[in-house]
Order: sequence, then C-alpha cells, then structure tokens
Amino acid sequence: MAGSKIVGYLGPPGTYSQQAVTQHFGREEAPVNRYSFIPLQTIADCFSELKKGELSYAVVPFANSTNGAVKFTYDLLREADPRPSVIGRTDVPVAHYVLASETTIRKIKDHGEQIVRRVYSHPQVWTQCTKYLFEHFVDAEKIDRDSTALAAQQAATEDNAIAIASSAAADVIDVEVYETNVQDVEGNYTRFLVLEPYVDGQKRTELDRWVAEEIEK
Ligand SMILES: O=C(O)C(=O)C[C@]1(C(=O)O)C=C[C@@H](O)C=C1
Repeated sequence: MAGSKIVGYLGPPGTYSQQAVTQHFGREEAPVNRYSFIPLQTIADCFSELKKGELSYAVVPFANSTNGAVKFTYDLLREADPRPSVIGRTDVPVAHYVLASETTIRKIKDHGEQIVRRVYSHPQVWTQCTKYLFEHFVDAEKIDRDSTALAAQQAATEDNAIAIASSAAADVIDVEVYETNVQDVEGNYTRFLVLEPYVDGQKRTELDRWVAEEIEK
C-alpha cells in the first residue's frame, strides 16, 4: 500500500542514505508501512523539498566516525531559516566496496590495477579509504559524484573506472564487486538525522539543541 507520508533522501537507490531511511522507517514494501521513500539528487534537494512542503521528512547524513562532519549538511543546517526540526538520529555501518563493470574487472585481472584511470565516489568517502586508495589507485583521478550510488552507476558504464560505494549499490545496479571492506577503520559508521519542517512556535527538542550546538562548534 502506498504510504501517505513522504520521506526524501539522497538517492539513487543503493546509497547509505537509503539504508538510513530503511533503518528508521522500515522497509517501504512492508504492507503496513505508512511511508513512501523518494530518492533525490543532492543533500541540498532534501532541504529544499522539505522546505517547499513536498516531504514530510528528510533523512540526511550528518557526521562520520572516521572523518567527522558532513560539510554539506552542516552548511545547509546553518543556512536554513528556520532550521528544520531534528526528530531522529540513526547510525549506519559504512563498509565501502570497490565496484566496476565486468570489462574493467577483467582488464584489471589481465593488466593490473594501473589500468584504472578514474575513481568515482561521494566527496565524504575519500578520507574514509585513504590507505586503500593510496596503496591501489594512487595515480587514478578521484572524481566527486553527488552520491556513492550515482558513482556506482557511472562506473558501471565506463571502462577503466571504479566506484567506491556500498554493497547495497552492487545489489541494485548492474555492476560487479572488485573488493570489499576498503574503509580505513573497521566499525566505520555515519550518523544520519531525520528532519521535519519546523512549525512556528514549536518547542526545540533536546536533539534539536544538540545539533544546533554541533554545527556552531
Ligand atoms: O553517498 C551516499 O551513499 C550517502 O548516503 C552520503 C554519504 C555522506 O554524505 O556521508 C553517507 C555515508 C558515507 O559516509 C558516504 C556518503
């Protein structure tokens, strides 16, 4: 049954943000789920659609255990007027995978990792995989994409390119797994916030105040 409350997140399907949504709201396919999930292009879109009233909730990445603040979200929270209400928080384990097309993987096996010219990922990912990228793909160009799943889509269609993304991306995108668990730190996780539009006069919760303090540090 289609849900009546719409939840926006950084898409396409296969992002860590989607995992955060499922963790917080349950699986969309569940028969009693009252929520519909909408993948958006950027974190900024999550904020603007929430402000326009197109969403009941937005789920956004906030901080990572290895490299700290998700700058996009911090900036957007600082700029938002009024700041959305923070009604929930959920931590998602982040184990990064190296994904590539079948052709690229075959070429790596035949000729070595130096054939990889481009690595796609979300900017937040680079400093979560410093060691692996330095040891394996130091000469490849690191190219930002709006999300890890978008990076996986790109690598799926290009030769001599890989993406750093989630195992969930490999499940929903036509791409192969080249390596698993390439994050620097075992137990790497990202904290996500669940946002709701702020209603005039609404009392700020403790979680709200905690976030307000974090972004002003
Ligand atoms: O690109 C994704 O998959 C996201 O959900 C974004 C994001 C982030 O902005 O931190 C979420 C978790 C990981 O730290 C990497 C990327």
